[in-house]
Amino acid sequence: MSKSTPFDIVIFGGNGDLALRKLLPALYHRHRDGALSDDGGIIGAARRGLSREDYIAEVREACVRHVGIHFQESVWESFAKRLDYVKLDATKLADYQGLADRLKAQPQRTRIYYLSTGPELFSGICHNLASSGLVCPECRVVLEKPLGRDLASADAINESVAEVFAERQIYRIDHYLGKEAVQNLIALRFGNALFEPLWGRSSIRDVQITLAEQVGVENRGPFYDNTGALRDMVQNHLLQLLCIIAMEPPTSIDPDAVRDEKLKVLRGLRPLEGKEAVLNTVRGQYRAGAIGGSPVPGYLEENGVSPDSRTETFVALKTEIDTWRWAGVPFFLRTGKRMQDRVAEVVVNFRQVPHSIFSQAQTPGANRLVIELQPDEGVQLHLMAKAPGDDMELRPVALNLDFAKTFTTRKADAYERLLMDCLRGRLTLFMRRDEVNAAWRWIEPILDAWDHQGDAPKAYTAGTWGPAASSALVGRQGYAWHEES
Ligand SMILES: NC(=O)C1=CN([C@@H]2O[C@H](COP(=O)(O)OP(=O)(O)OC[C@H]3O[C@@H](n4cnc5c(N)ncnc54)[C@H](OP(=O)(O)O)[C@@H]3O)[C@@H](O)[C@H]2O)C=CC1
Ligand SMILES: O=C1O[C@H](COP(=O)(O)O)[C@@H](O)[C@H](O)[C@H]1O
Repeated sequence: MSKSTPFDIVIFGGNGDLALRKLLPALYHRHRDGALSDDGGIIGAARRGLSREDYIAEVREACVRHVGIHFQESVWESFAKRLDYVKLDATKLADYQGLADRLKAQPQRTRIYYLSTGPELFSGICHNLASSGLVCPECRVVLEKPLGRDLASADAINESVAEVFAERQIYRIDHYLGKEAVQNLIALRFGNALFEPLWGRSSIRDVQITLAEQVGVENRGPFYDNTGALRDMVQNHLLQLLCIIAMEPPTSIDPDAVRDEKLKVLRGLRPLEGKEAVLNTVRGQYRAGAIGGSPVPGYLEENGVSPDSRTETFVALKTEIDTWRWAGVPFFLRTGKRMQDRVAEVVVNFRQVPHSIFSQAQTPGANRLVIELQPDEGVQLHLMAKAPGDDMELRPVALNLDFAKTFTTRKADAYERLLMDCLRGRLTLFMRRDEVNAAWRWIEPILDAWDHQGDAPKAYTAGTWGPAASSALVGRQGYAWHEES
């Protein structure tokens, strides 16, 4: 692996949850792997008054906890030398002088501003950086999700950031795209000739994408209660996965070639408006239950959540993509907190044989491709085979690929990959402005329809697969969710 060029990474919100839990441990790992230039500094910036030593102590504690068995004292000591801290209120221009004093201006030195704060600060930070003379051609800015809460607010942020940074300098994160398993999905589709002839309406009956979590809102109650599952998971992660599954083969892996194809999928999504949105979506909210045998509180009892909240913690929906390839193929998407299992998977159900020559009727969904993204990574291809014996009795069998057994090297966390891509100037796994807009354009009518409908989300018990209406949504088409079939 080649080392990065010299760099400075400034993490706005450097003492926040994301920075301490994900970003700094990811940088530690890359330092340990030798991927970072020896001449590279990491500066945390936030309002809290911390000395450099205090900050290093906080980052150390976070790395011990989140790096786990890969934490080594000798590696930490050299990593800590990269760290610095600036007390800065991002809304106050005068505070940027402290940052300017710490940054080295050198040609060819990459500078990354990672905005790990609420999106309401993004515009101000970019403009204050510009006014302080801190924006250079080698500068890149990373924008965390959620980028706004609707099309207008997302576009206002994008517009304001674009006044300071060119599109090639803007890295909009969707950390799902950094997951090895998600990139494997791209490899599976476009690195094998096998699937392409089958990949469309002639062979595929339906596609199901599930992102189920066992965790609740953890310490992010106020954020989540103001956001909900549709904005938190569907607008970004689920739609990005859908794009990878449904897009046409790009001409290359170049950023714009891939992003152009994803954009076409988003534009081809059939709008869910008014009654269509109500009919084809299910909102849920968890109630007290048990996860893995331990009792957990209901959503309304969580810290920072309004006791009469109508925020959804579960969404299931059916959509279609109006293109020649996908006409008539339902795509079922589902995500939820406090679900029975932690599962991220894509299930592609193939059509039945057109005419069975066997006396036994074919099992529905007999041919199925299951792509497991989380917690285990694997691909299973379900087929029918003859059971041993004198009779022609068919049984379902699975060809099973377990990535952990096939590739034994340490699997990098999504943020490791994305931070390195940003250092190396690779935009393929980041979202372009028009993609984000197209996603919001499709999501907004669903939010409007829900507001108009005025119903509360349907209750579901923590530790289940969501409200019964979710099974009914798929059942209406004559199908069933993967775990029910
Ligand atoms: N946590 C997660 O798992 C994920 C988070 N995200 C996104 O990442 C961003 C950060 O989230 P998270 O770390 O959870 O949030 P936190 O609330 O934990 O952290 C926010 C950070 O911003 C700093 N901050 C707030 N206001 C200012 C200001 N005016 N000037 C300078 N610094 C400020 C805070 O420090 P201080 O108060 O000292 O100023 C703190 O370091 C959000 O946009 C979130 O949606 C996205 C995906 C996952
Ligand atoms: O972006 C988010 O993702 C996490 C789930 O990510 P994962 O990598 O653990 O699958 C989710 O918990 C969080 O609510 C959301 O903001």
